[in-house]
Amino acid sequence: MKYVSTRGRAPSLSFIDTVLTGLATDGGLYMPETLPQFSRADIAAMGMLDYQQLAFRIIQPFVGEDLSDRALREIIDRAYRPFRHRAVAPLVQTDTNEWILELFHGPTLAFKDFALQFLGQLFDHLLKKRGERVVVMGATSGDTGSAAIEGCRHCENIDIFILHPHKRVSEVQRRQMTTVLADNVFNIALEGNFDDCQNMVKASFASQSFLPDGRRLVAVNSINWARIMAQIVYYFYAALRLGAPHKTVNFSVPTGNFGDIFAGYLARQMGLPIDQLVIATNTNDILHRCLSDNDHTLKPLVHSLSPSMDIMVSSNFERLLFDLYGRNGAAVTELLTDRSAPLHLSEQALARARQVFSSYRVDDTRTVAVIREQFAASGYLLDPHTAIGVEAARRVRLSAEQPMVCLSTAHPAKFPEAVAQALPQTTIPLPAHMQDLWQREERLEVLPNSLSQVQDYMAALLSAGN
Ligand SMILES: Cc1ncc(COP(=O)(O)O)c(C=O)c1O
Ligand SMILES: N[C@@H](CCOP(=O)(O)O)C(=O)O
Repeated sequence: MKYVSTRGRAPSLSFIDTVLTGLATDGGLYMPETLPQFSRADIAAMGMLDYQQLAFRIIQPFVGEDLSDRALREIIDRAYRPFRHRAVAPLVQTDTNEWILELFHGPTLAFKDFALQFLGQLFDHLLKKRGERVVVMGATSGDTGSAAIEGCRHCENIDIFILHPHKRVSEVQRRQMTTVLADNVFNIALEGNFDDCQNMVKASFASQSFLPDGRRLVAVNSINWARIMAQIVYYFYAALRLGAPHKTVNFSVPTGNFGDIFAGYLARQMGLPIDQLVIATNTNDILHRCLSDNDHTLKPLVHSLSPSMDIMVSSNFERLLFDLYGRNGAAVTELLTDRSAPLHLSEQALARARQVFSSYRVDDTRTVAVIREQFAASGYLLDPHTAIGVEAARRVRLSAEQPMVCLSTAHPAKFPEAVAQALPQTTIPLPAHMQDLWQREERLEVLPNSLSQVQDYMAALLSAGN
């Protein structure tokens, strides 16, 4: 399998080189040259597989000859072993034909574990084999950071730097990252917002001369193709349990960087019967505005009760554009490089997107109300991001007969502030392995929103460690 850049001007790469490269040299994101296709019969035959077996079945065609089957199976088994639920991604029914897909049973309590525990194992395998030591640099609005740190902290061949927006992640999220005191883990609290962190990471990938000799950057954000690939699996897993391929299943996805819902889009392109994908946004609603009004105006980021989705520039939207514009890298480049006016989709591209996607925006007041209402109705406690997905699904679903699966992207214990506003009497205990989170020592560096200062800080630490 070869991978090509969404901007069309970078060399195509193998799976392994794609995973270890991050951004393409032309600034684009890597996509598989072709997508594996699964027929109805293929999908029906997946019905009896457990999560790990299914992951192997979906991921293997993307990897091709680059890894032996045995190595891939071991990576998958190690990645999902720490999950606290036997089903890995259990489904819970909340109403007639409405389901919650719980994606928070991994070690750091968010859906990011699905791809990042896998990626950590994959990096470990590849880097040991190559004898190479790399620098992982990532941006987080709260969840990618802890999942990436958890996935990479035991890798001898990795130093990991995670940038989070200072004072804009929940305290639980921050402590999950900053209390990991391993020598190869570095947390930077940037005096900016998530978009600033993400821009800094992308700029650093584009020009890596600040790194000591012989070192290069590797990505843990969803610009890394392997992140998207690993997330395709749970769409198949949920749909199979609800009757696919004989039934069509729809999904509602709390959305920020557009990686998670894009994985659902690819599952559909690969043959999974999905009619509707709901883009659920918080007040930072650029994706909702884009789909409903072709309005892609960048507005100032608002700090919300669903902080992980406080994102204005969604990385993976570029991967969708690539597909909507017939995989034409030149067209994507033209769309994204003329910054004199906001992005404007052609009528044809917009119509294609609307065949699959619906969207809805949910503000903080309504998020709190949904958490309260759902708890009163069923005793089920939603995290604020999931509440946005549930509300959006109820507002825009097109079919009451087809199952609607709302992706539960995080455990409510990560966001006690939002839960307290909805249910002041309810305390949510942290899982056993995090019981002492509030007592653990923290280590982080607060840095100004300056690319050169962040890069100098990283270079100094890396040189000192060499
Ligand atoms: C809890 C949670 N929900 C939803 C999202 C949005 O996912 P994506 O960025 O893949 O759209 C994120 C962050 O990415 C998140 O951490
Ligand atoms: N919500 C994310 C933001 C980063 O997105 P990614 O999927 O590109 O890593 C987070 O929690 O950090």
